[in-house]
Amino acid sequence: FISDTDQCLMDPTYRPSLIVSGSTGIGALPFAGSDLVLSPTQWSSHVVGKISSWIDLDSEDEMLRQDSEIALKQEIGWASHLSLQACLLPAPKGAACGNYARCVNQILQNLSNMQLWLRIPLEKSDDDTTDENMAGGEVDSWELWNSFRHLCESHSQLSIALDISCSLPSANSLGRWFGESVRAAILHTSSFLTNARGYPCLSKRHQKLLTMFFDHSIQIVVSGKPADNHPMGTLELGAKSTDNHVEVFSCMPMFGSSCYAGIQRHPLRSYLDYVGYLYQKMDPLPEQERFELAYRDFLQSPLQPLMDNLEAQTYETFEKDTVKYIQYQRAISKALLDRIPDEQASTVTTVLMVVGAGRGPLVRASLQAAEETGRKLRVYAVEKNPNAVVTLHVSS
Ligand SMILES: C[S@@+](CC[C@H](N)C(=O)[O-])C[C@H]1O[C@@H](n2cnc3c(N)ncnc32)[C@H](O)[C@@H]1O
Repeated sequence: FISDTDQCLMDPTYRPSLIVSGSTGIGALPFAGSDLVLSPTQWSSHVVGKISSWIDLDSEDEMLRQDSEIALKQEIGWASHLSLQACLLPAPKGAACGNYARCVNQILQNLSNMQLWLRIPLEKSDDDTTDENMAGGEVDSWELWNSFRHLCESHSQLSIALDISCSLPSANSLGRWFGESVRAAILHTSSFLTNARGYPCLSKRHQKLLTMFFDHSIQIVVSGKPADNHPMGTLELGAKSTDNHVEVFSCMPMFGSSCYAGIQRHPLRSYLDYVGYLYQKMDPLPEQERFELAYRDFLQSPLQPLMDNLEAQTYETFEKDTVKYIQYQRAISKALLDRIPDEQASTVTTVLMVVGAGRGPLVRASLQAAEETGRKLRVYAVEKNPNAVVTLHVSS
């Protein structure tokens, strides 16, 4: 999907301290839009809330600090009301981000399902001091994230939105991010080059980085002003921009012109087309990896096969681990050859018990080992799950 998120959750000029007491009434949020603009499903699946970038909870200005804390909580509250999947938090303004982290941690304690994506610049660029979304100063951005997340007790709902600019850090430094919970990569239009036909394209290193993001199911966001020399795009989109500054959230699997039937020409269309092209250019995942995708980086709760009767789906999942069964078959073959010399192959029968046979893959592997080694084998399958025994009978 695609959506113009240039508009923050609230009016960017809003400051809590500027509201004259009694003029608006507590609870009526004059700075937010209406929750009726989209359906509840659209809010929860199509929109990521953008928290005001002026927020600075570690400012030396006490008024700004207080305003920031109030506004942050109000905006998160509004986003929760809309059941948004995630909110984009502005990057810490510098290495000293203790108060910001404290407040975010407090919010995380009472947050329902919403994720908080903290913006972190992938690399400090020369103009960071002028970019309100970037953390200035000579701070290593991974260290910045690391201290922030520790202050938030490594909360599982806090993750990262990486800001990508034209210069990229070393490969080692980039690699650190793939061990972190990066949910989005915000690609600035300034990081694009121009190809011979005048269209935006990316350097080889940026292309490789994007492929790695795709591989890790990281959403790509194109942000910034379109360069004057880049075409404005050819398709019509349902998005509008203010000040010619647009941010587009895109869900990569839906990249394709069919989902773009819309109203208005999108200024970042040619950038999105290029990102979509890189996505489509990727080699398709091998079948095994496709299956494993849902389990990637996901800590499984341990099975309890002693206590529970496992479901068919669970058996099917671990039966996909073909390597395990091949190794088992090889081991049984070697053991049979080791124990029974050729001259006793037709007279001696080996007894094998598979304790916890499940639906029978180890039984099958054992029988195949006996066949390939020409040894006689009697297999006893012991299984306590009556439902698995049904399949065990049918398949043996
Ligand atoms: C992790 S599964 C492995 C199944 C099979 N060996 C395989 O690799 O596909 C463990 C199996 O042990 C069975 N099991 C657990 N406790 C048992 C018990 N006390 N007696 C018999 N089977 C048991 C479970 O029902 C389950 O089917």
